[in-house]
Amino acid sequence: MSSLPNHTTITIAGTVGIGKSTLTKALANKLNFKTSFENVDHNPYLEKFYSDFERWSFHLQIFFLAERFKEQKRIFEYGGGFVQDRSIYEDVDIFAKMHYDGGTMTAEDYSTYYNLYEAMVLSPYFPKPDVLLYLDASLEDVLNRLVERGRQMEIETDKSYWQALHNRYTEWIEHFTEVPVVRININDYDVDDEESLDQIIEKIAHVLSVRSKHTLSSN
Ligand SMILES: Nc1ncnc2c1ncn2[C@@H]1O[C@H](COP(=O)(O)OP(=O)(O)O)[C@@H](O)[C@H]1O
Ligand SMILES: Nc1ncnc2c1ncn2[C@H]1C[C@H](O)[C@@H](COP(=O)(O)O)O1
Repeated sequence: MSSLPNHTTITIAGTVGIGKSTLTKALANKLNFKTSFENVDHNPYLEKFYSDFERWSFHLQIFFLAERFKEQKRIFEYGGGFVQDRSIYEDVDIFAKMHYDGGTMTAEDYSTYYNLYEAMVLSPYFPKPDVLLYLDASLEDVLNRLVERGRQMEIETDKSYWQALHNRYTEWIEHFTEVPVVRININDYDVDDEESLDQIIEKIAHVLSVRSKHTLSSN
């Protein structure tokens, strides 16, 4: 049975519908860690956003940023021991940037949003996660899961949006260096299988041990 230091914070990254929440629950349960989820059901902007990106993208990004900040503060106050469903890096580097580049967020709104994000990450409440667990999948697998989950607003969104998001994720993870990364394909694990979860935890433990050796040798 694998384990990790009990103050470890794991953030799970990956495109919409890929399986972050499901794996967050399973890993936290296995490790006896706390969970940090996105607030989807009580998000006042999400449905409006999907029906009019231009009108609501700024509001939605600010909402997610505020939620993320509250969760970061909670993780900070507990001192770790968390599995987090989605990283703040994805909001900023992928979603907000995609809407800005695509013209559904104005340059002024993007700049205001980005300044706020920078001010937040400078605060002491923003310890970096120890590891980012990145979920890989083909677009087809992701679309199947979106349909299976059944959120109408997502199902009714044009496939080109999910394709663009998938492309951005694929590009982003190749250059992401903020925190150590473990990459797994969604076809290579089973959340209901203890051994499979153990293998993921072992990969995380390995990355953490490499990082701590590196930190020791550079001190
Ligand atoms: N390992 C898995 N195997 C099969 N189906 C899964 C798995 N993980 C998630 N799913 C299904 O895929 C859909 C999206 O999963 P979810 O965890 O909500 O994704 P995300 O949080 O990344 O948006 C849900 O219907 C969920 O039941
Ligand atoms: N930062 C974001 N911008 C736009 N949309 C976002 C952002 N973060 C999450 N979302 C959307 C995508 C999904 O419809 C829901 C929940 O995300 P999920 O990947 O299913 O956990 O919110």
